[in-house]
Amino acid sequence: MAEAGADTVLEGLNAAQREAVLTGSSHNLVLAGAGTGKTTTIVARLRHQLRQGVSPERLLAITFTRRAAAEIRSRVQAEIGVGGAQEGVAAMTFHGWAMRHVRNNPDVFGYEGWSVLDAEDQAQVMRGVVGRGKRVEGLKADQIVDVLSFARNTRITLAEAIRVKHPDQTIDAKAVGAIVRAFEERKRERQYLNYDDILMIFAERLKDPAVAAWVGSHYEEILVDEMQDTNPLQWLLIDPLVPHTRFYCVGDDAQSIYGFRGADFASIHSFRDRVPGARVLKLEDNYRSTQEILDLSNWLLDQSPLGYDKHLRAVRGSGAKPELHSFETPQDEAGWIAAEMMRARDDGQPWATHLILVRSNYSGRAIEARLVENDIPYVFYGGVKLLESAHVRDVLSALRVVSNPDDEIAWMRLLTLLPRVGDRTAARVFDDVLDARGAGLSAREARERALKGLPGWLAAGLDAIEEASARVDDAVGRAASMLTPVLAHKYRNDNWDARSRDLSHVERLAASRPSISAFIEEYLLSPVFTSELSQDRSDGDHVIVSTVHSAKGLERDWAFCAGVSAGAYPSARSLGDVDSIEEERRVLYVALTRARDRLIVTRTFAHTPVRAWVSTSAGLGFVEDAYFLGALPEALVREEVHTAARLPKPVSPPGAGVGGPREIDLGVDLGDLE
Ligand SMILES: Nc1ncnc2c1ncn2[C@@H]1O[C@H](COP(=O)(O)OP(=O)(O)OP(=O)(O)O)[C@@H](O)[C@H]1O
Repeated sequence: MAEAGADTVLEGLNAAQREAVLTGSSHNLVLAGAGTGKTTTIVARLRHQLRQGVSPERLLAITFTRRAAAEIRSRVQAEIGVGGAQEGVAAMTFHGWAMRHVRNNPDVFGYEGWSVLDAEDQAQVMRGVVGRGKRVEGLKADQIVDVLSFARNTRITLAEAIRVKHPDQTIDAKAVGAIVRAFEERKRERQYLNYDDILMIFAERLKDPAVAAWVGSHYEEILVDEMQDTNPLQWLLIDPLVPHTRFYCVGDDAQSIYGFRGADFASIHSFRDRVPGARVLKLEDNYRSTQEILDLSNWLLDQSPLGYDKHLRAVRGSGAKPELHSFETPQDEAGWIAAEMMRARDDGQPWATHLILVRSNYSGRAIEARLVENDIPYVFYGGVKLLESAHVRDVLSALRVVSNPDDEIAWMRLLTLLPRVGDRTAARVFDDVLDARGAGLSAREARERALKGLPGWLAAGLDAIEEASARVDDAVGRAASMLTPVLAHKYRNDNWDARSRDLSHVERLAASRPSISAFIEEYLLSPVFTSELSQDRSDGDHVIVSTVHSAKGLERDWAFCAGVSAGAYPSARSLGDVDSIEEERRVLYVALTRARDRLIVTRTFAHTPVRAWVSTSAGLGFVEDAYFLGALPEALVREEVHTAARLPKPVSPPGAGVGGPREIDLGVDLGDLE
């Protein structure tokens, strides 16, 4: 039965999508292949709920990235005309959601004034515990942080996590455990939280049925996008809320690419066991790509021993065959991609036609270089996160010491920006701050005392930031101007102009944020990339370069999947472990399914052939050719090999005797004067 207004909500949807939008079950799992309309369906479901009279603040969409959250919010708001951020539907990441509750309810959760650490800060705290440049059982500080996070997200012991992450090493887990305990203690002393702590705090408190009932009572329905990438720790947030609200989860097991961070796509397979009475709905018609693109994608999955049982059908029908271009070097490959886009541009195609998918930031460099060289506007998804870039961290350190005076890492960073202040002086000043605080002085008095021997502008600047802290953009502006002279010097040979523009972006982003810590947390937990902020330069018409891991939800008419070479897909690092190899297959699958009309796979020959011993539950198996495209049927692609026409090599100099060296008359011709 169509309710009032349902026609516009359901307009254009196919029968399966309508069914998924209108489902009356309390809990639902929409299992959908790439391009079958997951995002479309989530947006329609939200609109449907609003039409049913559910008020926006009683709906929550949990997404994987800030970009996805913004997309959902804007599509829901644009279509139903809900105005203003305050009134809109909440869409955020798991971390953002957990932090909002923890931050807004200190009496329930008990954490007030704690600072959130990003990956680099955590590694620094760990380095402080391990000792600079030292290792524990062969593991470096950042590796220990990584193993610890994996253990917590997958809910396994530290010893198991060490075995999974470092299968080839013999590691005494006890020694690592002692370091981890010291690390946790140091965090507690300094009032630091890391990303996992935030989820843990929320999960722990949700074990109390009264807290679960209270949190659940906020929402009529919680929608979870990219369900295949949730991990066991995130499940601990969903599970206790099941009796108190409705869940509407959407995912695709073939697009699970975050296993290395603990995601467990089996959670989709066991959804009905975990959420009794849940209904599972399927979407199978792909609206994005032509059948030839899907044939290649389907073939890739068919090669997997995991048996995905997924065959995407193209509603759009037939189109051009995917192309496979091979080059001698990554430079040739990048040059060709740039040239191909410029050729299309000459034919009137906008830059925004193109998406270039790369494996990692590093592998995107050759392509970025060509884009810069040819003045092609682009945005890099997956590049440097704004709040993690060095200059922004510098400015934030001033804000952080104001918001948490015990923040040792921020103090060290801030103090060592000053001329002639090294680690030792900085550590002494920080100790003075702590002593003064211990003696009962206020943060401001402690600063005044501890910063005495340093340039006066620092204490004055920090006071000014504190005075402005109710207006966070103003506080950011004051921190930036206080530090501009030292930063302009520090980065004098390193792109200072662009960096200083970033600082203005940070100031703008901070507007109307409730507090310094809320602002920092928001952008740490749901990051933006520096290059996303410079989009204005191209009026929105730009190429997107994206790591595959940041490409969720993206689509473009043309997609270049670069570097699909042997040794890269699967990457040599994954060999020996069937789960990792299969995750790599899914990474390639996500990449291939981004193209609407033209899929261009490129690769280089500069590789070492990869053969691998793979451990399976049935024992060890020898994989002849681990390269995913090794056995690619010719009929699926149009192949082209580009051996660059090279200039002939310089010939050797003529030998002696063939007009060899002789004395040359250097005199001037005196003509008539002779
Ligand atoms: N019923 C429909 N009619 C026409 N186009 C549709 C329909 N459903 C989805 N689409 C279009 O198909 C494309 C893919 O949809 P969407 O992005 O929602 O898929 P998705 O399942 O979220 O994709 P992925 O998981 O691969 O990122 C979009 O361009 C969308 O507008």
